[in-house]
Amino acid sequence: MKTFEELFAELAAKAVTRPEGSGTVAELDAGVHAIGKKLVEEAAEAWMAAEHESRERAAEEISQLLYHAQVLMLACDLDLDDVYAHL
Ligand SMILES: N=c1c2ncn([C@@H]3O[C@H](COP(=O)(O)OP(=O)(O)OP(=O)(O)O)[C@@H](O)[C@H]3O)c2ncn1[C@@H]1O[C@H](COP(=O)(O)O)[C@@H](O)[C@H]1O
Repeated sequence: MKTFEELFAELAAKAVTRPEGSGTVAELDAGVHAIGKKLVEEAAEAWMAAEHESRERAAEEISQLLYHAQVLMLACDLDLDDVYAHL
């Protein structure tokens, strides 16, 4: 288990070190348009899980939504404070 902040630190490091086999690096290379499509897809899956499936499935899909939101932040050169400033 990891926190939102710990995941972001991990992804930010991977964006720099670019380890082989990283899905994050592959997504970043695919670009903002592809990441945005994935984010919307995960949002829809989170909605469907919340409305039609279990709490556990909703939690799983929401975790994937948060992951893709973080990848989009990295693709836009945003860090957590840039986002937290609007909360
Ligand atoms: N938390 C996540 C995470 N959540 C979701 N995903 C990816 O998002 C996609 C969501 O799965 P779906 O079942 O919705 O999608 P799918 O259609 O089956 O998958 P695709 O065919 O689209 O890839 C999968 O491709 C996952 O790899 C994640 N990929 C990575 N992480 C974490 O990010 C960190 C870095 O990962 P790597 O960059 O891959 O090393 C690690 O700690 C991982 O646990």
